[in-house]
Amino acid sequence: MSSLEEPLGLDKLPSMSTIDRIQRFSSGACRPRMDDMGMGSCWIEGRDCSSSNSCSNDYDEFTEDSFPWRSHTRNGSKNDSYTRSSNGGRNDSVAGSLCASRYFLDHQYRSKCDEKSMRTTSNKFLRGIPKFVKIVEVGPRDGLQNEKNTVPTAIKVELIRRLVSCGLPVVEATSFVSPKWVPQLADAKDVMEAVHNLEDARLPVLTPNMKGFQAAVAAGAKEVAVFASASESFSKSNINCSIEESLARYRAVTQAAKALLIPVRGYVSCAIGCPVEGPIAPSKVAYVAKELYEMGCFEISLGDTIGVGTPGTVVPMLEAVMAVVPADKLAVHFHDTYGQSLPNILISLQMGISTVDSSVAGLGGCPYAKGATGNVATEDVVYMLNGLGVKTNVDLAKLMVAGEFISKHLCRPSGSKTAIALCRATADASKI
Ligand SMILES: CC(C)(COP(=O)([O-])OP(=O)([O-])OC[C@H]1O[C@@H](n2cnc3c(N)ncnc32)[C@H](O)[C@@H]1OP(=O)([O-])[O-])[C@@H](O)C(=O)NCCC(=O)NCCSC(=O)C[C@@](C)(O)CC(=O)[O-]
Repeated sequence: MSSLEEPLGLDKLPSMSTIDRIQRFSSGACRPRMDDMGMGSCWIEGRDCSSSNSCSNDYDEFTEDSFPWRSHTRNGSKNDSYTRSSNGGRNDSVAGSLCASRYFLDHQYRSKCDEKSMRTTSNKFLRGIPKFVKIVEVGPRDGLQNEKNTVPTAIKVELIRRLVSCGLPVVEATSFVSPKWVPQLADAKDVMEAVHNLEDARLPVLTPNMKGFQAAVAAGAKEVAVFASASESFSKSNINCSIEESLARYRAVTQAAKALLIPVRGYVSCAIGCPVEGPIAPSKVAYVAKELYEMGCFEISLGDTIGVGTPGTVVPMLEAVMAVVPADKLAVHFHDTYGQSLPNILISLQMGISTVDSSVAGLGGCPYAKGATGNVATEDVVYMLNGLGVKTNVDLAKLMVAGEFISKHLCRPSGSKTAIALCRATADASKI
């Protein structure tokens, strides 16, 4: 089975051309035209829409039909019902125009399982998974902050524009931190001034103190994020103060933000492990998360900063935090150092989390967490969510072009397995 087919996890697919596969598995019937993207890439053309989110019909169809394990009653012919049940509501490509295409109807799955047992299995494993996941793209900030060579401001701005045009609802743009500590983001003011009027996405920025908050607001930021740690040692190395001192600073920031009606997101880093202290107790994570939530952060992102977590450690951490902060106010933020991000995200979704941080092309790493690699790649997250039939509104083809844009600039291959596999597949197809 090829990697393109894996997310289905159901039955063998009928043979199909690579392009058919990408049309079926990539996000959105609304696909950018090759020439619109100016990248000369091998993207397939799909239905032409002005934006990735503009196909409201797709969404309607998706929410009604794509979660057969949630349906109580079914209309339509048995055959139709079976097809939809078997495809697991993969994505809006399938649920949208392709669903009605001759190709799709000609190739219904011939599973040995009957519909009832299929639905029972889906119920067992996919029950808790939300219908919609909000992806918070952190590539321009978390992704770039660790880059040694200065990325020109114009490239950062173009990356943000491209990410917004993919349909991502939140793109973390930069950090208003000390340029002595994070030289790569010394141009935060210029970046923010260039993008603050972009519509269609929220563009939060990191602010470690009042100085950063004031500079962010002056540059046009409409949303900010504060970042505390569950590890005392990491707090000292990252922001040069204790956990309690950082919380005191953030109380000042959240109060000032409240007065200006600016939403504040809170991060808890080292939510699983710390590069100095090793494993971090879930109770410590819960304590910091609760403090941030109670001071007014609208959402708390739980960061596995060094990527050591597995579902075995993520579950107790989430259980502890969910006892003090509602699940719908939580996000997960996984670095992929040990290749555990996707299983960790899946288990988080099953526990009711519906906001996931990720970074295009898997860029990233914290300058104060040596050895930690990038965040989970946004392309890989979108691909998995498409496979689960979870809506994101993100156009995977456009996202891959944005990933290619920044990877080319950094002179390195994308850190996204999905991007590499789909690109190889389209290249192979073009030779046929
Ligand atoms: C917090 C500080 C500023 C304390 O830094 P400090 O040196 O203790 O602060 P200070 O108050 O003594 O000031 C020192 C100098 O920095 C200036 N300064 C002070 N504040 C600012 C500011 N906001 N913007 C610009 N300049 C600032 C200040 O004006 C002064 O300048 P000088 O007089 O020497 O010329 C510093 O430690 C810092 O900037 N740290 C940020 C480190 C960072 O960005 N790390 C990466 C974040 S990633 C992360 O935390 C994890 C996360 C969120 O991604 C989640 C996950 O992955 O798990």
